Amino acid sequence: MDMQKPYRFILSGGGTGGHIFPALAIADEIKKQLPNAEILFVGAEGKMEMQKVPEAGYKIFGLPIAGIQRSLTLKNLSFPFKLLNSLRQAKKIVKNFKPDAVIGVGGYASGPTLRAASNLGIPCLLQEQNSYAGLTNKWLKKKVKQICVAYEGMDKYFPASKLNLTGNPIRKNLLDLPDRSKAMKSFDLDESKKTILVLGGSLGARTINESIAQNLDILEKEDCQVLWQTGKLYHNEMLTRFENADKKQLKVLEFIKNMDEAYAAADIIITRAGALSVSELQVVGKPVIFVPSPNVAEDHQTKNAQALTQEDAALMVTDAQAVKELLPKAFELLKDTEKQKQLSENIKKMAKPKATENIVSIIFKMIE
Ligand SMILES: CC(=O)N[C@H]1[C@@H](OP(=O)(O)OP(=O)(O)OC[C@H]2O[C@@H](n3ccc(=O)[nH]c3=O)[C@H](O)[C@@H]2O)O[C@H](CO)[C@@H](O)[C@@H]1O
Repeated sequence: MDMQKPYRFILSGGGTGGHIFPALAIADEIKKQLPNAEILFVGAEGKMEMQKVPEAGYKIFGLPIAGIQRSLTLKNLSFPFKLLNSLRQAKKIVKNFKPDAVIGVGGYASGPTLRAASNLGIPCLLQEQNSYAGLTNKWLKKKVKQICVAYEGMDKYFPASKLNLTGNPIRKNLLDLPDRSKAMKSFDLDESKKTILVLGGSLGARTINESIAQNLDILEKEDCQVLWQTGKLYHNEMLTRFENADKKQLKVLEFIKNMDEAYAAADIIITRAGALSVSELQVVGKPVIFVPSPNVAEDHQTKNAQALTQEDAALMVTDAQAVKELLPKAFELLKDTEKQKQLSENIKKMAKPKATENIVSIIFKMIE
């Protein structure tokens, strides 16, 4: 490859952080290796990527696509029209931008974009984050040249000849965390206190929020502090419910932009088990308690979490038991440094820190 040539790439997909952040990690790595590359994102109007991608310094175009609901609902009636319209627009974007390759990271927008690109003969690659195949990626599997996955056994869903087991792309700054004291300062936390980081995935998690909100009395008895991401949907409600809580013990945020510092500040982490969170936590290597979301296709978060609990690399509390059991389990872990050490060592063994580089080298080989 001529490293000076201004190659052009489209990255497409989104809907949740679990699709957007891997795309950003891939884009950053392409730019690092090919500083002259031109990169365009294609997302879905009104979705999270329309905000997060420009914040990261990339251009994005929004298609008028919406998802098809897995259940039978009237909302699906408008789906064919939105899809046709999006396919038309995607074709125009691809023809104008003339990418050398197109990368799909799952989520609605990648469907029309990769469809249009592959019809025009442009090489396409899929990155599937989960241990099962998303609807859009299944729809695209015949059209693409390469598929990068993070779990074994994905030949159940995709042609084995196209599969590459690379792991999920992680943002670079998570590979080398800042020091604890700097992280503590940036969240205005007390360096002398044990810290629990509470995450609900990119959108926030009602059950995890309730597990704290309903147990403030037991939290107040513990000598620790909580850095807590509530999620956009629940933030205002949680703030009102915490009006009287100890503001020093609880740092309540809607969304954490500096995840590197959040991970660095944490002694233990409570989190949903979305695929990207899991991949990040393997690299971060801290003790984790998963509360998998029960509201996702094929219960895949439980499978994500079990892949770790089986290796004694994390603890798990089910969504149904979380309000009762989560905080007691967290305090037990916070006091058990031996268990923490064992979990940290085991989770680290599962990390795939080279995922992004490997994916980018597959993209480059594809266009050579
Ligand atoms: C409810 C739902 O549909 N969840 C899916 C979604 O999860 P979700 O979007 O929650 O994605 P993940 O858990 O995979 O990743 C969350 C990402 O958001 C980041 N983050 C999170 C909180 C925060 O305050 N700041 C921040 O930057 C994390 O560091 C991580 O990079 O996509 C995942 C990957 O396809 C799936 O496995 C999940 O099942």
